[in-house]
Amino acid sequence: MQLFETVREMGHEQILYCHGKNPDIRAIIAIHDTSLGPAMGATRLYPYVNEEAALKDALRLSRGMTYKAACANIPAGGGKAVIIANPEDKTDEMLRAYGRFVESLKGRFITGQDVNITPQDVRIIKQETNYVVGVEEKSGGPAPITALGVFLGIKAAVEFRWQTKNLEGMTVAVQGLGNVGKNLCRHLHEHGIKLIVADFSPEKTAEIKNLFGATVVEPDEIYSQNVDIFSPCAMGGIINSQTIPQLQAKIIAGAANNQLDNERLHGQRLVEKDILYCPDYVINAGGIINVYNEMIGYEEDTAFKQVNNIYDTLLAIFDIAQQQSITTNDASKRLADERIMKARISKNQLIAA
Ligand SMILES: NC(=O)C1=CN([C@@H]2O[C@H](COP(=O)(O)OP(=O)(O)OC[C@H]3O[C@@H](n4cnc5c(N)ncnc54)[C@H](O)[C@@H]3O)[C@@H](O)[C@H]2O)C=CC1
Ligand SMILES: O=C(O)C(=O)Cc1c[nH]c2ccccc12
Repeated sequence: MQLFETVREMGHEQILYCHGKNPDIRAIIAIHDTSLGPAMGATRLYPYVNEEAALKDALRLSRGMTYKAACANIPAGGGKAVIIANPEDKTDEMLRAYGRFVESLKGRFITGQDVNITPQDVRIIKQETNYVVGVEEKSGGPAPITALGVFLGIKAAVEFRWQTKNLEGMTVAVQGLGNVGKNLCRHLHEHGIKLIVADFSPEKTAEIKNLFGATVVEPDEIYSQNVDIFSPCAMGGIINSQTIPQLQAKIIAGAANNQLDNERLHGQRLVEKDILYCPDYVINAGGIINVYNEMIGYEEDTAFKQVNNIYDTLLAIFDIAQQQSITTNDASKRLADERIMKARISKNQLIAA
């Protein structure tokens, strides 16, 4: 087993394997980089097919958080935690045991609510540690602001691609109508955009159909729709060798984390197909912006200004990608790497690579 090979390649600082005997708990906390500040990233609970899949998710998501905070100009580093469990088997004892592991890191890692973790679960974790954010909901939770950021990202992409600020009459396919997808649909509808939507939940699709006149399609039909924009707001890995050939959209702009199954390969395929990709960790930064601002004392103006920056940051990234003939994903990584490097230099932490 080459334990350090992957982390060296991906640049992680620390991986914590949390194992509790009573209650039985398996969780992985991945700290990618703390150059800009404490590692921030929400905790996901998921019945991973195996431990390797869980580790892979934690490693990729935590690295994404580093880039996300850096591109959003938030003084935080990147981390993420995954608890390997079935949502039905979740217990308060398990969450509290997990909270004690978070506490053991003494603030190097700050976490909150992600997939299969509810605000109530976060309150249970908080019984054991103060290093959790997003529970007070002073701001109404991160999803609405994430949706706003995605909407602004769509505007930036449309402007870059078609030199227009007018979205009226365009069609967007939205995959996933959860907390983010639903709020995004509202923004799009209010701007005269036609919606084609999919979700596993018939209640959710019916609601969006009634509220915004959306056309509902089966989950596996969402990729091939004749639309201007595809907006993945469900899970990761959905831009892959099976789905890319189906895509008719000219822009991909959505909230899901880790959208590209293989960043290099599929990022390049999108360029070849002339599809403009909004890097996930740039366009979905609304969540981290929101929780960071809650942590330092929520001021609506500051939070909204930072979310509005997503628009300008994306335009800058599209320009860099075009000028340097690189993928938009690589362009955003360069921007993040520059900011991280600067922080390391100013902290005198630059070690020879
Ligand atoms: N909530 C937030 O502030 C942020 C969320 N994200 C990411 O955005 C995505 C959506 O987040 P939320 O809306 O909060 O999650 P959610 O759990 O509320 O909603 C996800 C929805 O997607 C649906 N879904 C799952 N697989 C699907 C598929 N294959 N086809 C169609 N629908 C499918 C589910 O039924 C559910 O309705 C997630 O990937 C999350 O990690 C990223 C940054 C911040
Ligand atoms: O953008 C992501 O993937 C996040 O994890 C953002 C986020 C939501 N709630 C949080 C609580 C603590 C740290 C980050 C987050």
